[in-house]
Amino acid sequence: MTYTYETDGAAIYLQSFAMIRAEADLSAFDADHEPIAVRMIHAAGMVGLEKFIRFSPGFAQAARAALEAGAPILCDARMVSEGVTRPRLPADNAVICTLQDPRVMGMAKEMSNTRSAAALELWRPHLEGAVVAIGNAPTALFHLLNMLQDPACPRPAAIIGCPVGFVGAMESKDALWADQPVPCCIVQGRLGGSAITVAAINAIASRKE
Ligand SMILES: C/C1=C2N=C(/C=C3N=C(/C(C)=C4\N[C@@](C)([C@@H]5N=C1[C@](C)(CCC(=O)O)[C@H]5CC(=O)O)[C@@](C)(CC(=O)O)[C@@H]4CCC(=O)O)[C@@](C)(CC(=O)O)[C@@H]\3CCC(=O)O)C(C)(C)[C@@H]/2CCC(=O)O
Repeated sequence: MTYTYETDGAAIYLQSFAMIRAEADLSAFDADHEPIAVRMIHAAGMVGLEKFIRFSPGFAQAARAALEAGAPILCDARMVSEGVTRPRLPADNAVICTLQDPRVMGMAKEMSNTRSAAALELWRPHLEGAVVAIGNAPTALFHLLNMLQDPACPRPAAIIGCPVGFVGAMESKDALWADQPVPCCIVQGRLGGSAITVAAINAIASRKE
């Protein structure tokens, strides 16, 4: 038996987004944030995720304006940086993940922290006005919040803080939501992850779907 299935990529996306809009309760989101939430739900394959998605006021505008101005996207994991669809980016933006830099292992030992957190020290020259995308490592988000407590630390334009998991994920996102050092987006609780995070970036880069 030969299986018959949808083979048109664009049609698959359109059908998925229509199903999400029919099934999810998107009433909490304004016109700027609704397409971002839709794409995050799409990446998770989970209607219901919308209950946990939070955008601070002006998040989408701040992130989009930064990308249009040529800001880099700083990612905690390669799973995030590799997922960014380059042709969508409005200014051929740099996508940076410092996790594999050869200096990071030694820095992590010196800092007694994870490689994910240590790698953020290498973001400093790129951080001013950047769009931050943290989708994996709670320690990276906690370290960023600690860095931003120093008024001399350069400030990103927007933060997507959606690390996933059981140890520190919920707490790091609660801390970001409480601090709101810049406009931000979180998925409350244990849910999150690289795919959801990069979906948010791709939605911001695409504007409307
Ligand atoms: C504790 C860690 C967690 N990782 C999770 C989930 C996933 N991680 C994957 C992969 C391939 C990677 N995770 C690392 C970032 C690695 N993960 C950690 C750390 C030990 C600590 C981070 C933290 O707690 O904040 C971290 C290593 C470090 O020293 O920082 C990774 C670098 C490990 C490695 O391969 O060396 C690597 C990232 C590679 C990259 O993309 O650049 C998974 C695919 C799991 C797997 O391989 O089985 C998965 C992906 C989830 C996602 O959507 O991103 C958790 C659950 C987030 C967990 C932290 C919280 C917890 O409760 O344990």
